[in-house]
Amino acid sequence: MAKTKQSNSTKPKQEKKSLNLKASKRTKIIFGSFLMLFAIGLFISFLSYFFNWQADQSMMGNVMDRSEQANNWLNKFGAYVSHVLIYKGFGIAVISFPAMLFITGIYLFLNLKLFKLRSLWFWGSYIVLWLSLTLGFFAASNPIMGGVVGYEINDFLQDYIGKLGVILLLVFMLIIYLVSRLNITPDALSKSFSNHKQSVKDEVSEMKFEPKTNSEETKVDEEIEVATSDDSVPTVHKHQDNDVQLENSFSEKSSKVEPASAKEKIVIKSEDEDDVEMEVETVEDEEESDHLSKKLVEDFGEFDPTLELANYQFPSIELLKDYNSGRGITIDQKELEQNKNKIVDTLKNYKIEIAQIKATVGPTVTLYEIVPEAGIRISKIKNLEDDIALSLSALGIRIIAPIPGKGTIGIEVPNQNPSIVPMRSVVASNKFQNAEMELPIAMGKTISNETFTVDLAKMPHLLMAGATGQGKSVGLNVILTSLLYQKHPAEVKFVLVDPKKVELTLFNKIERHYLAKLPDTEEAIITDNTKVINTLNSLCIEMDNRYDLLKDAMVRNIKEYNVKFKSRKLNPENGHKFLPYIVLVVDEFADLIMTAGKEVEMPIARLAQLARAIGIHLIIATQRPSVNVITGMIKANFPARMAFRVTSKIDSRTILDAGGADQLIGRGDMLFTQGNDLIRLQCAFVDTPEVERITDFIGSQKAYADAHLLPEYSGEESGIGVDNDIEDRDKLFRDAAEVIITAQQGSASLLQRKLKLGYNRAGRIIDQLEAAGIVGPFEGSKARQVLVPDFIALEELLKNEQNS
Ligand SMILES: Nc1ncnc2c1ncn2[C@@H]1O[C@H](COP(=O)(O)OP(=O)(O)OP(=O)(O)O)[C@@H](O)[C@H]1O
Repeated sequence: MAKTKQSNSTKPKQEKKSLNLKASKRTKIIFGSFLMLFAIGLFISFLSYFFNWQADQSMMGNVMDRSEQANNWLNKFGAYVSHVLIYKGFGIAVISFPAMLFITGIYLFLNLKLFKLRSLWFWGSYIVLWLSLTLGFFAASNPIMGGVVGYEINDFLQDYIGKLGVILLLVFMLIIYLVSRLNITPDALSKSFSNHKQSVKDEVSEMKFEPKTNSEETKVDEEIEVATSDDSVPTVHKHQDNDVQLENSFSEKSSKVEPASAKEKIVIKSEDEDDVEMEVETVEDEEESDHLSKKLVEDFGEFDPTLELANYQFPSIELLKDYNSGRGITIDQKELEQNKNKIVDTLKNYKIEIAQIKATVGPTVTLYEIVPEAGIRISKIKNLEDDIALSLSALGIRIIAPIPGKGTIGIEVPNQNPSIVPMRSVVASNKFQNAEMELPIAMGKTISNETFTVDLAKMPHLLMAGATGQGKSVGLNVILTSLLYQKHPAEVKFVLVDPKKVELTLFNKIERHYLAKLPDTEEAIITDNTKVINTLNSLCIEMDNRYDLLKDAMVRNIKEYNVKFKSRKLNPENGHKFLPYIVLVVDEFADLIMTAGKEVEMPIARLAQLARAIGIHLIIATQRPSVNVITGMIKANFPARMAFRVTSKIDSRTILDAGGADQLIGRGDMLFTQGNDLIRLQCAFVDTPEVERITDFIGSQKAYADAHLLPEYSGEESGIGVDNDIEDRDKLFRDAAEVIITAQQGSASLLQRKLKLGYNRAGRIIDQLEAAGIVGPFEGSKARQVLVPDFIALEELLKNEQNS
């Protein structure tokens, strides 16, 4: 809201007022510049006095005598003023007077508010007095150190409280200054000490994690180029690329925002020469909070969400196993040669001549890129998929015709000895370490052996499918571990749904660090399908709450919101808080849909549609990607899909909208799409003992008091089946009814807050209120409708109940 101040009175009055205003402004400028110059003069006098005070001492008696000259650079005036203020006054401490005068001059000159100078003058004078006393005490023999005032007061005090008393008094005065003016308290000291310790630690850890050039991750990219089909000896270009490996340097990246000025000054000039100009000043409310937030940031620094677990250590890369122990991919030249020959021969049988062939060796498959002779139809090659597979006698051959953006045809042939992509190598890669992503995930390696990283926040939700034993659970572990390696417990929370009960149990150990759960539940990992519905609905409530916060903060997404919150522009008293990302992982979605059907589909679809901006991301995995599990509504909202090997082409179509997943070779071989191209990847491999080591490491550190609590959700079945027995009603039934009627909002959490009740009791009372017809039925994430308008109606309703 803008406050506009305008003066619109009649012309003569305006003229007079403005003239006054102008006069006072002019006077301020004149007086301000006088003070500044006077301060400079005074300073020069003082400085000169220190060198000449003894010589000038003799002429102090006849200052008015024109023939007398002083050595001071400002002659008699300088000598006299300095003598009065330093010698007869407060000693050398008065050197701060010119400084205070100069600052006052600047304030006047620039027409700034003078009240801010009060504390400058008060504390300035205080410190002058203290210094004068202290120097008068310790350097009494030198008259210009403490001045006459310092000496005399000391003398006076010593007569009454003795030397020791004076020392104690001086110390006490110093403490007053340090605490009141400089805000130096034991708390502040210990805080700054711990900050300093932390920054030293950070520096040390950064130094420790300097990039090592002798990497463990060796990237080998081999190429074979065959000039023509009759050229039997392929030319081999080998280039080895040593990827630089970085160990964890998970330093906090903080972002700062420059607040825009909200103050605007417009000068309206009149056409009429004699008329006065009018200054219209508009002050936005925002400015207040901007100043406030600036001051808060100056005083306390930016808000640091990680402060509660400031000593949290990220897991080290050493916890992950190095499966290849530096070997990288092994390339069998003979195998490459044979495959090339077979492809060339098979195509030749169908009269397809090849102009060029090139091989790129990946961890599990090798991509042979062929350029056919001019005039060959692509569809002809595409139709030969089965024949090529037969001639190579290999499973999992996939033909990409043409490779998008390349103009070549790709034939992917599985390697006889596929190599594992260890999680360690992808976590250590530069690409992952330096990823500027909100929720970075190191998925694995591409066919050209490059580390593949994606941002879960951008996906924004992921659908994962694959037949049993093809690598889904490993894939989920890869996603979760990637986040554990990059995100502080304050920044991300997981909601884990594991109907299989065994896959995600390891994450129980990090419950109080990284998991989120419903209040009043014991286990954070949800294994019971009926409880999933409550959690999903609770996430919907969390989503609505977060949208309210975003709206209030006038930002569009969680990233902007958190930046604003960190720079202390959002008041926690208005419900604002730092919002962690929430990642919901459902390990077996088919199972869930079978048992709960529409009840889970609705909140999942709602979350998938709306939750991207507020930082809730869903990862849904299923063994059976059939259409009744992955319905159109769900599919439409999950643009990112990850397919491990599936059993049929239909399944592949359901998950990817294209074939291909049925031709994969399993063990982490997968296809990934974010809505456009399909990318073939080898998923990184992280084994259960590795995950266990990581969760043990994190779990052994200091944690929050409890898991992150989601908003409570009273189940849909509440109210149903509760009989309206007046005798059995809660003692606080009447009070609760009054609270709800006053607020005109039927929610259990309101009762919990106002009447200080537990979740279960508040839920029961809400059920009784529903049965009594005071509140309406359950309405999902919204509060229930209140059916009674006021206390009179309530009185009547209760009276009728008793009569009937
Ligand atoms: N990325 C990978 N690299 C190498 N081997 C893998 C990879 N992913 C999975 N495997 C192998 O496949 C096995 C089964 O993987 P996983 O348990 O992830 O399958 P799944 O799809 O979750 O099966 P289910 O649905 O029955 O739980 C693993 O034990 C491992 O030996």
